[in-house]
Amino acid sequence: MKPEVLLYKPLPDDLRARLDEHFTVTVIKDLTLENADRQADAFARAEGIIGSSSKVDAALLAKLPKLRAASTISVGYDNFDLDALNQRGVVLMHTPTVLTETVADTMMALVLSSARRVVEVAERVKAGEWRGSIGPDWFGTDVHHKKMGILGMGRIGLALAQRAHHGFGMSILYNARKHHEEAESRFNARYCDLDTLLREADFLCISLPLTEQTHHMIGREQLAKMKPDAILINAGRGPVVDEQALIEALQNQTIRGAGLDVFEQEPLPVDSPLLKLPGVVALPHIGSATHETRYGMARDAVDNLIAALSGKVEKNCVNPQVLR
Ligand SMILES: NC(=O)C1=CN([C@@H]2O[C@H](COP(=O)(O)OP(=O)(O)OC[C@H]3O[C@@H](n4cnc5c(N)ncnc54)[C@H](OP(=O)(O)O)[C@@H]3O)[C@@H](O)[C@H]2O)C=CC1
Ligand SMILES: O=CC(=O)O
Repeated sequence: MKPEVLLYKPLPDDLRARLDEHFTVTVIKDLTLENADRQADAFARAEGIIGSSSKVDAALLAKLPKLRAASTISVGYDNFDLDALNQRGVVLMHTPTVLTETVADTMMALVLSSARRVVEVAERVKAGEWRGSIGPDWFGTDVHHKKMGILGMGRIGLALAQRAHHGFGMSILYNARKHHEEAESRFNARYCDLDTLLREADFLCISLPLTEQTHHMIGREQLAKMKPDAILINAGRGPVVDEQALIEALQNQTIRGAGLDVFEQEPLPVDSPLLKLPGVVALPHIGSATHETRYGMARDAVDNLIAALSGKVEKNCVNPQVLR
């Protein structure tokens, strides 16, 4: 008999067919306690789950007594209670690498659009405001040859440094928990502590995961150390930045602007003060959202679940210790 799995995100037809070849699949809208009660039999029998974004905590795991593997269609896994998974011996699979270059493209797009005010001025053109030769009130600030400070020099940080250094002649500063030899040799990147990064960067680019340690890592005190002309880019997770403190820094013009793909609450509430600030470019968490990359992530997630439930995990495992 095929193992039973819960699918909580639509898949392209060919990937859905591949999943059906290996498993008996029940589709649910979201992994919630309400749906667990509504579809109790499917939850009780599920050995695997595959999807993205839903919160998977101890209470939800209690509804999944047979669960052996979770496969998230994302690289970030802050929505999973990892300790609870480990205690239960549930293997967690994710999709690093396949999305790295696309997310770095998105971050570079945020750097360029916020510095050159692309969204704002394009809207002004559409509103019929371009009536003569433009003046300084349409000008932006340069990107090329400026200093990029990367907070989180992992896969995405490295791919961003490649674009910024080799494409735009930018000098690279970075902070992470450890030194990254590859960044230093390929991009002449300089490791520094967080305070130095904040004080020196023209663009503070955040590609950190959300953890207990990174939650509100950038707050009022840190924002106050940034240059008045600096721009903050966040494509890691919203709660890495204290959003209220960021709003105040932007309103008080102690920093120039922000390019944001992630927010403390998503979708971003329509009444967020961020949406009223001209120096802000706000995107709807589209870091990896291209047809090619989202397909690749779904493909990897399906393969990851097949590998995990057949005991053949070779890569993409968050908690390999549970396999031993
Ligand atoms: N906006 C979007 O659509 C997307 C967002 N993301 C987000 O980007 C994150 C990063 O992805 P990826 O680059 O693949 O992950 P990696 O694990 O490769 O990189 C994470 C980096 O963060 C650093 N880091 C972690 N904790 C700390 C800390 N406490 N202090 C300083 N540095 C820290 C790590 O440091 P060290 O190297 O020293 O271990 C590492 O350099 C994801 O977790 C996800 O949240 C990812 C994809 C899409
Ligand atoms: O935010 C997206 C991810 O893959 O993580």
